Amino acid sequence: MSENPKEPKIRIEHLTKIFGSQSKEALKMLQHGAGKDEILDKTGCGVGVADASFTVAPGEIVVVMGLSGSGKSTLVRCINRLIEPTAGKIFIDDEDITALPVDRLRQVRLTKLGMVFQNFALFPHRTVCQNAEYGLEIQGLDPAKRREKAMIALEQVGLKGWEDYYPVNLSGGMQQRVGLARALALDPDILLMDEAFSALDPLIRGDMQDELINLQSRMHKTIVFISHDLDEALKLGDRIVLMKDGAIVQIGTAEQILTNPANDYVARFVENVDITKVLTAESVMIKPKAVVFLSAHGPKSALRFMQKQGLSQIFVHDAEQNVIGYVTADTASEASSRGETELHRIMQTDFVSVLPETPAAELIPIMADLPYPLPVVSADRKLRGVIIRGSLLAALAERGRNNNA
Ligand SMILES: Nc1ncnc2c1ncn2[C@@H]1O[C@H](COP(=O)(O)OP(=O)(O)OP(=O)(O)O)[C@@H](O)[C@H]1O
Repeated sequence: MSENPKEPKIRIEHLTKIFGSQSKEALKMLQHGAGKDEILDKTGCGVGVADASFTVAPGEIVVVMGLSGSGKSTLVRCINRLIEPTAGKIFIDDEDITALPVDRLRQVRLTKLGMVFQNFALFPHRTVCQNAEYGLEIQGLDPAKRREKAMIALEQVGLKGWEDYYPVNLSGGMQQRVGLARALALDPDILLMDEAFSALDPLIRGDMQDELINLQSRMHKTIVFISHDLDEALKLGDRIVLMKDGAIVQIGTAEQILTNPANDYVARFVENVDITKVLTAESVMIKPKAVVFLSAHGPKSALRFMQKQGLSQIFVHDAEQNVIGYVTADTASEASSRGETELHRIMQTDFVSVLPETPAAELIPIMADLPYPLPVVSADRKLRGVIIRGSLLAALAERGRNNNA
């Protein structure tokens, strides 16, 4: 079993699923470049997934996205072999799932894979807690232990106090939380979520997405999330796998897909996305080399540095590269003419900064009245870059143009 975080948690290699009795012939046709319609015409077989390959890293959320019939469900159901692949291999922790005997497959499903379905798939005659306990019961855990684990999972999804109600008493959003708790109670490494939020109305759906992001920041599960909704994919996915007619047309981060669509199909798919919600501070900042200055130097050399670089202010960092303030050329000039030698005595320590992952849309209002470039500072206080209004607008325009090309 691979626990190396660099090793993929899931590896899918040339996965193909063909539905129908003449699947061998259909597979050959597919391998020789025949299209879905031609294969259906000649063999009566439907191509579910065609030669799909990708990996999912531990702790990553990969959203498999595409229009109805593009093969998303088939692909994800091959991962736990609810659907048997026609060709190709699937590895989980380097174990070939496609070659597992039934008893080992059962064990892998129970211990490593949790599944959350669109229609919640709850048992109406069981209470919330009994629903959450279901997988643990199948595992053969004793009643006290499984109730304890189910209660922890219910608390994680915000359903503490609802354990003795029946699904019928719960709203759609709450029912889906039970579905999620049932999967989480088993503490699987991997969650497969099949349109898990699609049946919910938009506000509840947005809440559930936020909740999943929040849970994920604590749980670090490996998640394969199916969605036909681009906004959901952009919001949840560390990476997105975009499918069309059973084949993968592009794999990448939201930004990669939006700014560099692989073909016209992807470009059209993403053309109405607001790019500023996807680009981050990190992707539009400029590198900080020429705008930082070590606090150990005095105002005079700071002023010389600014004049040389053509800057009207610089950020000041300490010996550990932590950004601690900024100084304007005017302040440095005035301080050096009165003989001040300590930079830290004249610098402004009260300044606005943003984290690298801040969406670009939030930067524009922040920068509106800012008298200095907006510093991008990571959580450990290192200056990663600065954003200058002109370069931000140019970056957005440039990305927008590529996106609409
Ligand atoms: N059991 C089956 N028998 C025959 N064809 C099937 C079967 N299941 C799926 N297919 C076909 O495989 C293709 C992919 O279907 P799949 O359900 O995986 O797509 P999807 O992207 O998940 O669609 P949706 O969003 O509508 O669920 C479709 O053409 C579908 O008709």
